[in-house]
Amino acid sequence: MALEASVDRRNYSPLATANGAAIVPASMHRLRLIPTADHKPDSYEDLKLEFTPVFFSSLERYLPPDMLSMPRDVKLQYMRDILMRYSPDGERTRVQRHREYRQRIRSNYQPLHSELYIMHAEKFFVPSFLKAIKDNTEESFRSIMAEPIPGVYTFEMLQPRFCEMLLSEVENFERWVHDTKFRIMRPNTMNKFGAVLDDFGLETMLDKLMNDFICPISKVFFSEVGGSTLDSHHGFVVEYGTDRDVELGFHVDDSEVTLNVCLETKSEEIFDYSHVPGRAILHRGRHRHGARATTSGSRVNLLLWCRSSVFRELKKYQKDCSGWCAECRREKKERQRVSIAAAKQELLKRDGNLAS
Ligand SMILES: O=C(O)CCC(=O)C(=O)O
Ligand SMILES: [Fe+2]
Repeated sequence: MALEASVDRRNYSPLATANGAAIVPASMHRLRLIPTADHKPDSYEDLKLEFTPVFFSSLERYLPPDMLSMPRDVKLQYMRDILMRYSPDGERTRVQRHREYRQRIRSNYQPLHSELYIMHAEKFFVPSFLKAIKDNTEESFRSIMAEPIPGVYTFEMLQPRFCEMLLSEVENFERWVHDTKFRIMRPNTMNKFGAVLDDFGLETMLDKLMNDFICPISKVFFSEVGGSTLDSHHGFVVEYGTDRDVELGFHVDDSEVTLNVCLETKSEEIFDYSHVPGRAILHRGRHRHGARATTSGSRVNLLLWCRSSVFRELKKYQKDCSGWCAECRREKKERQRVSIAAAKQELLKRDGNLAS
């Protein structure tokens, strides 16, 4: 895994994702203000859509640069997600559909390890981690942690048996998906593999994991980015290998705090940070990072994007003051300058790649 050395990117703006992959949920999908004039859009004439096909072809030019080369159905889904937000019932319909989607899985998928679905702290976590959480002091947390770069903490967390069980549960789920040809949603737009654990019944257990085990640590180390008020999560596994997802570009997460624990590695993967099964990394969601290409071997990681609705509301509120606060105006200008420079660099890099 590659992590940027600077501490964090709280002032991240969506444009900055031009400098790498953007893994954002539908709620954060964005269009560009200026269309890509030389992009040749796909035709949508053969599809029955809620708007005229020409509309989708026109809209395509406004997609972020990294979306333009995606398959047509990916672009279509992205555009529909955005349009949905503008329809009065859009968000409600999306939530309702997702609820039904989960219900369909839950009533048909037979879990393999029922003991995974209820928090058993002594069985899941290593004793050093449990003791640090029980003591619940900055000192006790620091005693089990390394901080290889500022703001990124690593520590032993999961028991090997838990990793094995979760892996076989995910494999079992994927076998069921394959056998029943169930169309599942992958963890985010950049993953073709991996599974959302919350969708097949692990939401309650992961909620407890966040509340009882990650919140105490986040309160101490990430309180300035919402770490004290985490109240929801997105829990999933990612799978890398030559026959799976290969790499993940530089990005920030749609989270305030991210927990990333390796469940399994099979020989020969090269990392800047070398993942070790059972060992966790905890970092700000806005800390830029990515996953280097897996050229051989494989790796599976558990990800928990922990979110704080309170912090997000506050941020929205804070953003508005650039109209009257000179310091915020200056910061906003600086953010724009950095993201435009990043976007330009990315375009230059692309042009260079195209030319070579
Ligand atoms: O593969 C990794 O370790 C990183 C994955 C990641 O950053 C993500 O899924 O958000
Ligand atoms: Fe990430």
